[in-house]
Amino acid sequence: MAIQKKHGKGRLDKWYKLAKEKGYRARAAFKLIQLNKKYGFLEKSKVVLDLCAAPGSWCQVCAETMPTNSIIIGVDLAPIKPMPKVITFQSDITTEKCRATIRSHLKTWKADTVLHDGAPNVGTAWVQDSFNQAELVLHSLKLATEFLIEGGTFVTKVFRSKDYNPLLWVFNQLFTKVEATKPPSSRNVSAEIFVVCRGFKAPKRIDPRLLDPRSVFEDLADPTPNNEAKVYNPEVKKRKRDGYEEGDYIQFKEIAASEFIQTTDPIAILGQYNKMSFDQPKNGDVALAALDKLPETTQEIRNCCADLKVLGRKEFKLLLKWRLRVREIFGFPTKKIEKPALVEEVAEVENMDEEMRIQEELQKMKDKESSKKKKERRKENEKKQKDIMRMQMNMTAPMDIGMEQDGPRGEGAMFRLKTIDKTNAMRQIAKGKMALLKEKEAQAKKDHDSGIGSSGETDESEDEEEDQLERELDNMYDSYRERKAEIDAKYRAKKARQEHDDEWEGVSASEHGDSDDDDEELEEDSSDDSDDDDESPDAADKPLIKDLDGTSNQNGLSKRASNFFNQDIFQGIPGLLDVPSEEEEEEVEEDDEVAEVEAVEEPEEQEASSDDDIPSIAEQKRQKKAKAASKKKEKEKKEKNDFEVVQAEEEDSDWEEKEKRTKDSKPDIDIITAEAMTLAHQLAKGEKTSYDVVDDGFTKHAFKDKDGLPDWFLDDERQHDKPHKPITKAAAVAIKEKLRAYNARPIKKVAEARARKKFKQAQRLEKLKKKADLLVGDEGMTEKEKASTISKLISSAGRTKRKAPVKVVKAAGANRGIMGRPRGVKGRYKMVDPRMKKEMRALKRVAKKKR
Ligand SMILES: C[S@@+](CC[C@H](N)C(=O)[O-])C[C@H]1O[C@@H](n2cnc3c(N)ncnc32)[C@H](O)[C@@H]1O
Repeated sequence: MAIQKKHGKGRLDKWYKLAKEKGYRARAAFKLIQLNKKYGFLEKSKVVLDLCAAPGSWCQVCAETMPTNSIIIGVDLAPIKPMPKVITFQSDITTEKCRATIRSHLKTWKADTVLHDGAPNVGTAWVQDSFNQAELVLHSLKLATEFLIEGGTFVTKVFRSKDYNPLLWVFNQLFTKVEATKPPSSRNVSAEIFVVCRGFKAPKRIDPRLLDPRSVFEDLADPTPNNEAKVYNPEVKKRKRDGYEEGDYIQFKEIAASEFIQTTDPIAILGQYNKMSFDQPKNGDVALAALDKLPETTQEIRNCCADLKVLGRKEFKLLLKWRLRVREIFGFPTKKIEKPALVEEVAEVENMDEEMRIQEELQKMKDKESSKKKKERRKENEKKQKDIMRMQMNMTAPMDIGMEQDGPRGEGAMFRLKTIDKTNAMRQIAKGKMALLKEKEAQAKKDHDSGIGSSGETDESEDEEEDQLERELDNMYDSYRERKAEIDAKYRAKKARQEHDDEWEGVSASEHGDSDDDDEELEEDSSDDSDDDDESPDAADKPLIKDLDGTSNQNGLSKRASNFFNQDIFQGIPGLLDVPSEEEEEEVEEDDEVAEVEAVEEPEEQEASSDDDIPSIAEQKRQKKAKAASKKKEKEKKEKNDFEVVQAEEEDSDWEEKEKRTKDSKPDIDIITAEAMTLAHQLAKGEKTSYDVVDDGFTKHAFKDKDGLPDWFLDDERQHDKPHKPITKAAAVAIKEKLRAYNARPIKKVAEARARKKFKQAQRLEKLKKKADLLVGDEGMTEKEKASTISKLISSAGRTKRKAPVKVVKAAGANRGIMGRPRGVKGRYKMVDPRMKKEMRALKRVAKKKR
């Protein structure tokens, strides 16, 4: 083994520099760091015993890595400079004194980990050194067995020599897991290797022979040198960790080439020797001389024989062939060399450098990947949040959110309806939204028919995903509205107004959908319509997406158009929705008059019909005819009996009752908007007629189809897509004046208080009057007395009653800390304490200063 110079350049490697940089006392620190990185024993340890600790770099690592308030004890032959959090002392670990000192420091504690990095001064006599080292290891193990806790860890440095295997055997007897490893910071040229023994068995009795160097190192037979490995696989260079083999202390060995020819074990010679010589010995060797002269002994053979240690497999083969030929020439018996099975006894210690490097690289790649994913996720979340914010600020429509990416629509999305639908649970889940979904389906159909979005994506899964997305958006919008309503009173008021306004807007399809009853009915309807479903193979899979109102595509008209023409105003106009038969036409003509009456009731009727099972057009017509007939009868009755007319009016004008009316029973209309005021002015001045007003009503806004549109969209439309009505300056001024007058009015509470006051005054006056009347009637009093008594009564009535003063009660003594009324105190009272007094004074001071 090459002897290394203590301060050779090789020693000042990167670990040395790194140790200097990091302030470790020795580069050995990194060995422990790397061992701990692999096995992680320090983090779990509360007590560590560091045997052979000088100069103390392992102790430094322990102090850094172990939990705070851990106990670290370092011992060495050499003095260790004191360091924080570490107990150090100087002692020989092989002595009883050292054992006792450790005991005195540990008291009753047990060590979780025992470290041993001891090494006697290596270099002079390797065999002796290695033996001492092995012995030192055994001594450290002895201490470990005494101080280690059950399940504890023992880490020791071992030199690979013939004592290595016996040591491993001993470790295996005492620990459940024994692993040998060479950390990257340990030099390759060094024969040191670290054995990490985990899971101390803590046997009650340990056979003393197990820790006795003599019996441990003598028990096992020496292994025979593996020459085959050296010859047949010379390229795999064995690291010089074994040191010298037993009895093999000479570094350079030479043998006569003739010996190689004669020997029965040529492999041993090739493996053990450095050179095969052709030099004649002093007393001469005939065989060698003959061999030297043989033509087979070529220059190449001679070169190979000159240095066996540098030969490769090819050269060894050449030498062996040469030997066989020479043996034939010399007449030695030849037998083919049986190539022994290559038993690689070299048992190279796994190259931890490489392994660690690969692991580190893998870890780096993993870290990189996960941080990249995290970044992406964060970005995605930020974007979503931004989108929602933008939506809340009305900067974007919710449909834009998440549309650019797979998101909830993608494969494996969390709430995919596809999987739910397989279990037929979708029907139940969507129960509440059935009507809405059906409307959506109808809308989709309509869109498809009219060519909108005719990309052919009517795929079932697409629909489900879209439904899901819409539901999510609806939910988001609902929660946004709730939140806004919570914090914004104005918004609440606006919403309430809107709802109130909506009541007068007539009936919209979405309103029907809101009623639970409707949903249920619609569901029943869906089952009725199952005939249609059966026709399409996919129908069973689409129980949610069905048009049940039956209004789409009637007579080739779009749903919106058919809705429009379904209004009563168009009833009786032949050829509009369907071509009625002649009989029907006649009936319609007959009913023309009745239709006028019907028109008044339009909203109610429409609502009623929508609430029902949504009959077909023909059915609607039948119903209408029946109603018309009954109306006709009613009309006839009315003509006969005036009393019944009143009754009918009452029934019909249920909603009108709510409307305020003036004394002369004209509607009391309160104009509160500038638009309405403008219109009123125009009507009053004759600039506009009622026909113009009706005509103006027919705009794109009048017949907006709100079917199946989400709330957020309708809200947005309401806000931004409303008709702009003209306002005149005069109307604006009038409204302003009106508002000013409103604002000038006292608020309700004040008005009520004033009224109460007035009422009380009136009561008092009444009382006074009565008393005065009595006095006037009293004959026993003179006029003067009467006058003075009445004037006294008047003045006392004008005086307000003085309230009883508030009694101040000090919260001290018996009153300290009491809750409620203190004992013996009647009437109004106020509890005070010294702190209150101080605070009052302080407040007064502050107020005074401010002045
Ligand atoms: C490689 S150094 C230890 C380095 C130490 N682990 C560190 O991190 O600084 C080996 C130490 O073993 C110590 N040593 C050798 N034989 C010893 C013994 N019988 N008792 C105590 N220490 C011993 C030597 O004094 C030497 O300081």
